[in-house]
Amino acid sequence: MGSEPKTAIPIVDLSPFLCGGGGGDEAGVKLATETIGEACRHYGFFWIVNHGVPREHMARAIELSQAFFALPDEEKRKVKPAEGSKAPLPAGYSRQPEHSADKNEYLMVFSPEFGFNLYPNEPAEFRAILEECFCMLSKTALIVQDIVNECMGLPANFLKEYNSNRSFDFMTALRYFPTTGAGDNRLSEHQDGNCLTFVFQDDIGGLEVLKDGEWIPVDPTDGSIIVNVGDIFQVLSNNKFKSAMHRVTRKSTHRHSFAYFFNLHGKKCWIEPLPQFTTDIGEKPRYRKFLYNEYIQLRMRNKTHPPSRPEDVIHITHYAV
Ligand SMILES: O=C(O)CCC(=O)C(=O)O
Ligand SMILES: [Fe+2]
Repeated sequence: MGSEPKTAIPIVDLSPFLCGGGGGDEAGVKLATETIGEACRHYGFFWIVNHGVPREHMARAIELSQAFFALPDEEKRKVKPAEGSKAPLPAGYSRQPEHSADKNEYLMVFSPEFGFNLYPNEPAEFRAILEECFCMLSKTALIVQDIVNECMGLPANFLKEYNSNRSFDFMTALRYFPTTGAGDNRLSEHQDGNCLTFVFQDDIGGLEVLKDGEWIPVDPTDGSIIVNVGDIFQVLSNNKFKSAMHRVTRKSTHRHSFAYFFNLHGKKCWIEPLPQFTTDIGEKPRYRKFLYNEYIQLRMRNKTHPPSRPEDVIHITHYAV
């Protein structure tokens, strides 16, 4: 499906892992696994094609997101996160605070099964497409996690069992505001605090990844999804796998994207480098053990109360030893 992206970033064909898509294709499995392993060890970014989310779904999701964000502010604010919600993070419509370096607004949804979500009434089809995209991306994420498990050389199903609760996974429909001139043309570079992120976008462009000290544009492509590794896999692998550094450059027009964050269960999970990457090979852990929920809350505070000094923003280095 989809034309292959023209890019310096590796492309992985997931068809050998999908039901009915080339079962028994051992060469395809080997190639995908090697490519993902290589990408994760160097900078943590790769494209996936034939990933199970139809191109038409992604295109429709972008169109409906454009229609939602084009509504007047008072309409969007009707989807404001509810006080006292049990959602791990504020489900619903939010906008970055005025003084934040990041200039965007977003609608955050969790898996429909947990009942955390608030949906706009308009456009009418938006809810259905959000739920469908969420469920499809969830399946794709489990496939990619299994491949990462193999690339890390962990026992079969280790990550699946370690990360078996899906209630902290979320997806954001994002709209970035156009640049207004000098000095504001960049959204801050960052690493994601989760396991894996899956992004699809409109045709405006602006996402960039740091590779060998150079910012590489992640150009929009029809039907492909960009995947980046987050901090959790970097910590578990004791820095062998890289949490990708990326940013979004603002353009002269609004940009829309969807980011699906495949996470850990924040309330229960403790994180520390795995023995396979430390004691088993005689290497010192590069992070102390921490509760994932604490990290999520600190990162959320970065967003809701952006520190004025960049050095006060909490990153995964907060737990480095
Ligand atoms: O909008 C994008 O392309 C990337 C979004 C992103 O990096 C994030 O939300 O963490
Ligand atoms: Fe990100």
